[in-house]
Amino acid sequence: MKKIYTSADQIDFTLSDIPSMPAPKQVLTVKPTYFDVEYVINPHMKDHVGRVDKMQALNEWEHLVDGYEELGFNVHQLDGVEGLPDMVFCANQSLPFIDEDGNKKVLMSIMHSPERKDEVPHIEKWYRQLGYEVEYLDNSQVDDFEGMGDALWHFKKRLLWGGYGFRSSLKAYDQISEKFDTPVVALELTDEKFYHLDTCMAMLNENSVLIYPDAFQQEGLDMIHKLFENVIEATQYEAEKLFAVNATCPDGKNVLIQQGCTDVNQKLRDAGFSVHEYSTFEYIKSGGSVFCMKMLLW
Ligand SMILES: NC(=O)NCCC[C@H](N)C(=O)O
Repeated sequence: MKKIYTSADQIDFTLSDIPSMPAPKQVLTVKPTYFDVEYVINPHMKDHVGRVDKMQALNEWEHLVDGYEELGFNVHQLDGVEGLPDMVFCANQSLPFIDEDGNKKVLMSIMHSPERKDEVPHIEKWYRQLGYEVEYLDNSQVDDFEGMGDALWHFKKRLLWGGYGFRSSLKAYDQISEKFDTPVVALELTDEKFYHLDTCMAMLNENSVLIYPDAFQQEGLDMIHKLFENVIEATQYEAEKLFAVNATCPDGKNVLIQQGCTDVNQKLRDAGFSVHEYSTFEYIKSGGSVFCMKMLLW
């Protein structure tokens, strides 16, 4: 089956029609040894070149790793690579998947920026060691696709939400839908400060999502409201300055989020979630926070 949805009137299913998928139990992280802001490929990096406090970055990363371990996840810590300062954002180089027979697969990204392309083979090598079946996009058809920066699995469902416009092309989702036999709800991103879907949409549980609404077209918002009962919205300040929406809820209950998102955190607590705050200020200088500093896998 191949099906890409781009407007709410095309949606011909409900969530109960979509087969379930197990929740991931493992987390991949990349040590920030070589993390820095060395170039500008998103608006957040401007003014921060050479301004990362390395010691603080390491502390922040270690606390976040502890957080996943405390929640019972098995955390893998891959070494960073010199000259690849953004490799620490390991949500971006791949999109992992588990099929209905339990086979683990991964689709490798085609990074949009030349500065990040060399990260992909290092991550691919690690997946091969773990026994994942590795797949690729046809690069004669697709220019870019940045993995789980833009492609988010619906919580425990074989349904993919695919952002496009800045780092990934809409065309990528044709191939992904076919390869993983899964429908894709495609969302066009409209604001370069929210250049990845994971900066403006966070899956919380099957019926709940956190978004920054101004980063989407109306068609996208309509699809989000059609498929989620509970849509929590972040304010511009918390979404843009604190990366509130680059949060993660790996088990449908506990939300790991940047420190100080007062408004979003209250809304999350009111909706029954447990909130765990982490400082990721050094990573925000590069345009990333909690969600993109890890990859969840099976
Ligand atoms: N939002 C994400 O998924 N990743 C953050 C990537 C930051 C990096 N400096 C980049 O612009 O690609």
